[in-house]
Amino acid sequence: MQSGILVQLPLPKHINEEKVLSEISLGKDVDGFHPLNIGKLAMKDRDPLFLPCTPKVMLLKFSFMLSCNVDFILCCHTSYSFTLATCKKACIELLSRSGVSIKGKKAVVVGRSNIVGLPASLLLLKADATVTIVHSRTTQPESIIREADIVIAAAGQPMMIKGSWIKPGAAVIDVGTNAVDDPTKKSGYRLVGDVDFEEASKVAGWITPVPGGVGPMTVTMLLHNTLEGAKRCFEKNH
Ligand SMILES: NC(=O)C1=CN([C@@H]2O[C@H](COP(=O)(O)OP(=O)(O)OC[C@H]3O[C@@H](n4cnc5c(N)ncnc54)[C@H](OP(=O)(O)O)[C@@H]3O)[C@@H](O)[C@H]2O)C=CC1
Ligand SMILES: Nc1nc(=O)c2c([nH]1)NC[C@@H]1CN(c3ccc(C(=O)N[C@@H](CCC(=O)O)C(=O)O)cc3)C=[N+]21
Repeated sequence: MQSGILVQLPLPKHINEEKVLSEISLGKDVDGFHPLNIGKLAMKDRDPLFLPCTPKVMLLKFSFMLSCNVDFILCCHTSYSFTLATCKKACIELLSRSGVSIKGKKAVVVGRSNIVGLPASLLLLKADATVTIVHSRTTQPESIIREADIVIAAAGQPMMIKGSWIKPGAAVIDVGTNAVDDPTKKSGYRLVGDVDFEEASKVAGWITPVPGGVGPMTVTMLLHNTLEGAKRCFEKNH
């Protein structure tokens, strides 16, 4: 029996995303996208069955970053080629070092999508950060981002966030995964984040790279959620 179901988004335009997602049973919604899971994430004193994978990573990485120095995060380049086993270990490592409160921090989330920006904002709010959401209609995003102790970049805009937009010492989680043309690569492209890493890493206290940052951990969290779902199902049936 399957323990989790993920519908890879975006779906082609002729398929109704809402209809498809609402067909996934709550207990198998390993992406945490079901309206009931998102609703519970938004509500005080309620816990969703599954936390959405990418925001979950963000919270783990963030807690971890605040409790150690920047070197590990920069070293994450190597996690690009992590095997599953080492990814799991990295996850446990992140978890075991987490627990640092983000209470009272000013967080800015760039992006408000159902998949990353919105749940990331809700998760930070639950963790008692003061959250501002920047989107495509926000005027003067630089001045808002410059105030942030925590920046979550999930706009899908290659290297949009410049070093001068970052408050010195801020923690920056770059979720953006954008392919840009690069004729020097065999593939003809390379992946960059939403943050200009070269510039921002000189100003930020903590920063995650792309590739080798949030992405591989998202996959790990997905497996983690699947395992949790399987365990719950097993316990219910025995
Ligand atoms: N590593 C990982 O695990 C994952 C990475 N990603 C990556 O994260 C990025 C975002 O993904 P996703 O949320 O699905 O993307 P969407 O395109 O669904 O959403 C993008 C969001 O960013 C906002 N936005 C777009 N342009 C700007 C801008 N110039 N200034 C401010 N806000 C802007 C949009 O605003 P509005 O709402 O007004 O349109 C929207 O809310 C992508 O690069 C994607 O590849 C995504 C999922 C997982
Ligand atoms: N229902 C659903 N859930 C998702 O979680 C979901 C989705 N749909 N649609 C697409 C986005 C994107 N996403 C990524 C996951 C891992 C990497 C990742 O591992 N990236 C590697 C690079 C991988 C490469 O080189 O191609 C890295 O950043 O190091 C990237 C992006 C999950 N998403």
